[in-house]
Amino acid sequence: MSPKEPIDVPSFAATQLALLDQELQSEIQETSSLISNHSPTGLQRAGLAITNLTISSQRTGLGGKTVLELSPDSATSSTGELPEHGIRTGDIVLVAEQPAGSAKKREVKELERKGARGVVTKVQRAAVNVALDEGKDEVVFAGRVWMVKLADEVTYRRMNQTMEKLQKMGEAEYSSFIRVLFGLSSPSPVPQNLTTSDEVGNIEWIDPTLNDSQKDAIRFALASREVALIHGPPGTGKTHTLIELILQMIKREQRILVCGPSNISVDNIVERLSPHKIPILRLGHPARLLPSVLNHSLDVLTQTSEAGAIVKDVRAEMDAKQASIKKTKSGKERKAIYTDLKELRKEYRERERRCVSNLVGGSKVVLATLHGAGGFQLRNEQFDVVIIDEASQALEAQCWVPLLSAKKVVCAGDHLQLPPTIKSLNSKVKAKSKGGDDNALPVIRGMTLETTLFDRLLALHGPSIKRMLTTQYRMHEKIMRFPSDELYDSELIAADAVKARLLKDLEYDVENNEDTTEPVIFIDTQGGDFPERNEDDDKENPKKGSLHGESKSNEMEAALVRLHVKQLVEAGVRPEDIAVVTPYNAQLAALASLKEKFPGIELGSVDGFQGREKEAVIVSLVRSNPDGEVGFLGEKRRLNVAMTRPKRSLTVIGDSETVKRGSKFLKKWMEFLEENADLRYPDIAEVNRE
Ligand SMILES: Nc1ncnc2c1ncn2[C@@H]1O[C@H](COP(=O)(O)OP(=O)(O)OP(=O)(O)O)[C@@H](O)[C@H]1O
Repeated sequence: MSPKEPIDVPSFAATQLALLDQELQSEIQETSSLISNHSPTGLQRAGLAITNLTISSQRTGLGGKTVLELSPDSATSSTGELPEHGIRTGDIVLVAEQPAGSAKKREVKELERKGARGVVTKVQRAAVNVALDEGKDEVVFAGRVWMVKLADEVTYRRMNQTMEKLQKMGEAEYSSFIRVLFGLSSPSPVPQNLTTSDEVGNIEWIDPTLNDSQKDAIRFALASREVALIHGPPGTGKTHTLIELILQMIKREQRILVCGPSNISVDNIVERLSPHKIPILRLGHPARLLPSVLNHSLDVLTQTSEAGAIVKDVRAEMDAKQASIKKTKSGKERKAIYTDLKELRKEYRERERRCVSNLVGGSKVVLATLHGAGGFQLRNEQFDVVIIDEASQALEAQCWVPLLSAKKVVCAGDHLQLPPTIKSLNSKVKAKSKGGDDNALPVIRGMTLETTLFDRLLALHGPSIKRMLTTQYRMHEKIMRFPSDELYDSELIAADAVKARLLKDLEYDVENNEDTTEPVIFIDTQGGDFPERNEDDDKENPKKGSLHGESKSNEMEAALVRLHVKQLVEAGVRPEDIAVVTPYNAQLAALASLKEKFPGIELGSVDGFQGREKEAVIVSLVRSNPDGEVGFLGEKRRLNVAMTRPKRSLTVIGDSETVKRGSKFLKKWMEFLEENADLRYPDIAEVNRE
């Protein structure tokens, strides 16, 4: 099917459901194979678990859920602090008794039976809080426990519900908004000359420093009836533009729901809206919000408002009951307490709901993650516009959570940077045939989860529904050149304030030398002396599920990275202003010693560094083999992210001979670097000494 053709909505939803199911299965499979094949300690090392914990307290948290506080067991921790781990707020985890002799491996099913699932609500140096799933408050743990990260099925449940709703809708129920989003109608035309059009009027800008492309995008978004895309290449002030757009919409008395795929993307907007003193409401669990955003959080507001006080009383009663369980000896008494708790929990939710609906109903701007917009708080709420930031990093099904009842959407993003990570990419959509259903809807062939709403709308309606921001405020002109020419039709302009900034001009003392006066350096390792290494942990048993995936590393290249970092630091550049990014996790592991030497430095995967920036960025390409295999590097959106993170200095380290053979884009990039960068060839003897 051509991307320009109208889409059959039920088939679209059916395809999404099938794809989402595959994705969830991949995620579950991956987690179970990791858990059953690695010891708790091994999983902890890989950032997926925390071992040797004890339950330090138990109380009632939001929504009446039981919250466990887990701290390091004093028998194993002398500092009282948790070991290094990768568990984050919002992760779905399983808490279970730790098997004696921690090397023993467990099946996930068995763990689930004995343990309790929950959501991490707080991560501190000395404790982690987990809100247990309902019905799990009766689990009693004896002795030492551990927690391990699981696949996030909750997120899928919400997307599935949304897609099922869309699937069941009759055509007569489609709003003109839905019709446009599936190409059943064209978007209402937007006047050609927006500066003078009545529709948008003469705008009084709140921020007078907006550049022309930003102003144009705002006018366009205000004038569009159903859909507007704001394309923001790296550093072009996408969020800056959205803030003005929101303020202008408020002036026009519109009610707005602002969403993003992650909590951080939403908080970023709340923080920037805050100084404008407009009433805003942030939905989401307080433990997952930035402290600076808490004042606008629904949960904090429910507690500080009058109605909130009544809710609090019930909570106190529940806590007291919860605490009394410990003292009871007989099972009968305990059972009675659990029955009371159940009742109280119901009442608590009821009161909470009333209090919440008053607060939400009175708010002009509500902010939530896409997933969070599906909560009970927004049921039956109407908004004039839904704004989605970082829309090119969200799954389309996720976007539909707030969109199902919307009238208009403004999506901001950059489809030329990385889309959301998909685990089941290579599996084809199988016609949905659960239970041998002959009436299963036809799936749309060729559709993948990687196609975001942003991509799809652009392909469906063409560039007329989009405006691009063109002035970038991050990179030196020379760093910007290649991505601008190859990906953004040469339209990017470096703002005056940044276009000639070098490391030597940093506000602190930096030496003036060849490393600090060159915005783009290319250290070419061609010649075969810097071979890559395959990091497939366990070749004998590939099914086992490696903790690093099928990753690659390049030890010699890592040595070159270390040398370059050393030189920069010796020239006076602060480690905090330097980042090393690479597409391969195994290469990150090979570079780990840098962090010990220079604690301030940041090491990150390219994918994890999207949205970030640093004064100096070193990109380690890793791939070097006689076959010209480039794997991950073949994705130009990944390279775009890698090369657009630095402000003043980009150093690329890689084997031009191998990389050139990967794709047309890579060939052009290597040629660009050969011609325009400060080209260097490494001194093998020096690298060997490193
Ligand atoms: N019109 C402007 N004049 C001066 N500086 C601006 C302007 N617009 C944006 N900036 C600056 O550019 C930087 C990037 O802006 P912002 O954080 O809004 O970008 P973003 O688009 O959200 O980020 P990214 O481009 O990385 O996605 C910020 O430092 C911001 O202050």
